[in-house]
Amino acid sequence: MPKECRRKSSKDFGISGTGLTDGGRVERRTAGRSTKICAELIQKATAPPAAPARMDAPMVPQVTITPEGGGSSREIQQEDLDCTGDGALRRKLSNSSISSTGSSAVESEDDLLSDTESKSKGLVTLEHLVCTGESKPWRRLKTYIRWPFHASQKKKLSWVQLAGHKGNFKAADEGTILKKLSENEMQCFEKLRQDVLFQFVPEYLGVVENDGEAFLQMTDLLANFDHPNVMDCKMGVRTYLEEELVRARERPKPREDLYKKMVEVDNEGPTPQEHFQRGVTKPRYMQWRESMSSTNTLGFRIEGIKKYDGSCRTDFKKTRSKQDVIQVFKNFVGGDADIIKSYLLRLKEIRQALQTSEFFKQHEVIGSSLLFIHDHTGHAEIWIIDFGKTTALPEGQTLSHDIPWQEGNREDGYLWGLDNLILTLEAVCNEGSIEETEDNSLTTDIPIQ
Ligand SMILES: O=P(O)(O)O[C@H]1[C@H](O)[C@@H](OP(=O)(O)O)[C@H](OP(=O)(O)O)[C@@H](OP(=O)(O)O)[C@H]1O
Ligand SMILES: Nc1ncnc2c1ncn2[C@@H]1O[C@H](COP(=O)(O)OP(=O)(O)O)[C@@H](O)[C@H]1O
Repeated sequence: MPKECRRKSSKDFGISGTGLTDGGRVERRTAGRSTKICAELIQKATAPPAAPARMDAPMVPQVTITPEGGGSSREIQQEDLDCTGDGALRRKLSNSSISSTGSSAVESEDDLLSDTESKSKGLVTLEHLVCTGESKPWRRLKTYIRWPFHASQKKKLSWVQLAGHKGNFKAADEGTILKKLSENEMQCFEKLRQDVLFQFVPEYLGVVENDGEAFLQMTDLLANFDHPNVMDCKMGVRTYLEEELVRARERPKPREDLYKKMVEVDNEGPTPQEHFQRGVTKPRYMQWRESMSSTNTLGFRIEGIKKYDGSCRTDFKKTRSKQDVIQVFKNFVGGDADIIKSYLLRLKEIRQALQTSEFFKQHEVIGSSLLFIHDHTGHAEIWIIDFGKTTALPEGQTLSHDIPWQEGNREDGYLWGLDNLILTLEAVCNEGSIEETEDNSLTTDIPIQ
């Protein structure tokens, strides 16, 4: 996701966690009212400079929420929403996690994230922002902003975050969560309201502000489950934007945090030069991740799994072969054929919707995941999440999503990956295996130094 801005501000958060989701039962709501926020307003909110960071987190970090002064949310005033002024909003939303381009490329290459930037992978406890008093929609320039949210020091939600960065999420009322705002993701959610994919994405409830930070409010997909099993599968053959590639070529900025993550998995990963400089560029790291995992060869990869018993794994960086992937799925469903059948049905429905979706046709979908969730009742769902790096194509241009990527064509291999995912689950169902082929990669290798 494009999360440089929000990640930098996310270091202000302390998230922590233990324990399982307690499965608060909240029905998925129907479409809410329009919550469009003008892009200009968002762009005015400037992210703060990067804070010093820490070493990469352990596999399942135990993090603890630090209450933010008992909640200092306040009503957004008319002047805050003045899209033609700049000072007030910049100040008031100065900590918001806003990216105007939807790309993490620019900042990630320009402003090195330090070692202390940590990922949140596993069980976390989310600080609960409680909507106090009446919800007051504030309308201006077709914009609704919902408020006020207060940080509650008492209410906390045990939750599961299998990917992304620590501190990106907070709990909110009525089975909803808050995700640090990126303008790009917000625009995607707005467009998805009118698209056939609407039924497969978390319901988007608008933008809320708390303590100067802006968040997207959406349904908590875990809320309707009892001790859920959760898996995050990142889709596509490519996990970085083409512009990140161009930028790294023009102005290579080796990052030590990525070098360390690479060495942790494979000391032979970096080239001699990269070892010498103790740094690798973002696209180089991302390409390496893709080639080590099943991203290049299958068009999807497993990011993390949390089981009903609270056990959690995010060490799938080298899970690459079809057989290994099948094995992980078998273990995830605990051999339950009905769960696999439900998942297969859902995947096929998603595939059908993608084929008719205008949104899908017109967007390069990078870094988006399918979130698999099931529990002991046999309830199983799959949702499309994470649109932080999903980017609109120029007017009139479309993608097929199932042809090989070559730099410039912006193909993402999403549909090809989905087909492989369906084949994988069918193989699990049949207790058999899908055939290994010599080279079925949909990507070309473009070495990045
Ligand atoms: O999974 P590991 O190996 O830790 O690598 C991460 C993931 O690819 C992140 O994507 P996601 O958040 O979708 O999991 C990505 O963030 P972006 O999505 O912003 O590209 C990180 O880039 P940096 O945040 O630049 O480090 C990158 O370091
Ligand atoms: N709406 C949601 N409901 C439940 N869990 C979610 C939801 N959105 C994200 N998650 C959890 O948070 C993790 C990270 O989400 P993602 O949107 O990919 O964040 P990021 O943009 O930081 O990468 C997912 O792997 C999943 O575990």
